[in-house]
Amino acid sequence: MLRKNNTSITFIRYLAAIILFCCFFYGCSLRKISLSDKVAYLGPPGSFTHLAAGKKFPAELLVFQNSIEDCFISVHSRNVQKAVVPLRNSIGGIVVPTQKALKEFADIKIEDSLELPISQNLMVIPGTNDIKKIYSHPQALRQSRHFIDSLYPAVPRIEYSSTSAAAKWVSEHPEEKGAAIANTEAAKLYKLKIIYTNIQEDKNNRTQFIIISSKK
Ligand SMILES: O=C(O)C(=O)C[C@]1(C(=O)O)C=C[C@@H](O)C=C1
Repeated sequence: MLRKNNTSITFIRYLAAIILFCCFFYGCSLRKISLSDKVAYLGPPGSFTHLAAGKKFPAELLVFQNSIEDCFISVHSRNVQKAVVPLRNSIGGIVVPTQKALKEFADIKIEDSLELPISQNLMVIPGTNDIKKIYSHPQALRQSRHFIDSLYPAVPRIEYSSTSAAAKWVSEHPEEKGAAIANTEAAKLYKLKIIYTNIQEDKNNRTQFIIISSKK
């Protein structure tokens, strides 16, 4: 009788150990799933960086940030696993906020890169004919400088956080009679009409984008 009791106690102990073991692994796998697999990019949607991120990652993983620094902060604080940011353009040169953040965030590494051809377009709300200001990312304004200098020399140029942010702003402020320099995707998304295509000074304009992640 005593022997039978001992056997069932051992059995119960084994069972408890197995249950504890399974719970531990289940907990670990849950933690793994809840760690964000998301990838940040310089947005809003329709930016060149969005196009670059879409070449490397599925659309459902992409979340936009409003600045390059915010992309680095999201990786640093583990809100996302990776981020895509621009590094260098063949006309405009190094993208300063990226270079600065790479120096500042010692825990972040470059894990991959890709290069895209960049074609800039001037776009307005359909019906706008007297452009008062031209909005875009500093790199895009630099890439299109000759075009603006020759066609709109007196029109002020306003720097924006990205080409798509500029397109979005122009589309939401018809009273400003602004034009944006951005890509064809942004024109579609924000319902703007392209009035000049390929306005960058070098038809072979290219930008290198990097994928950053945490070193740990
Ligand atoms: O503004 C955008 O759409 C971006 O993705 C940024 C950026 C850049 O910083 O170089 C990317 C590609 C083009 O060269 C112009 C702007």
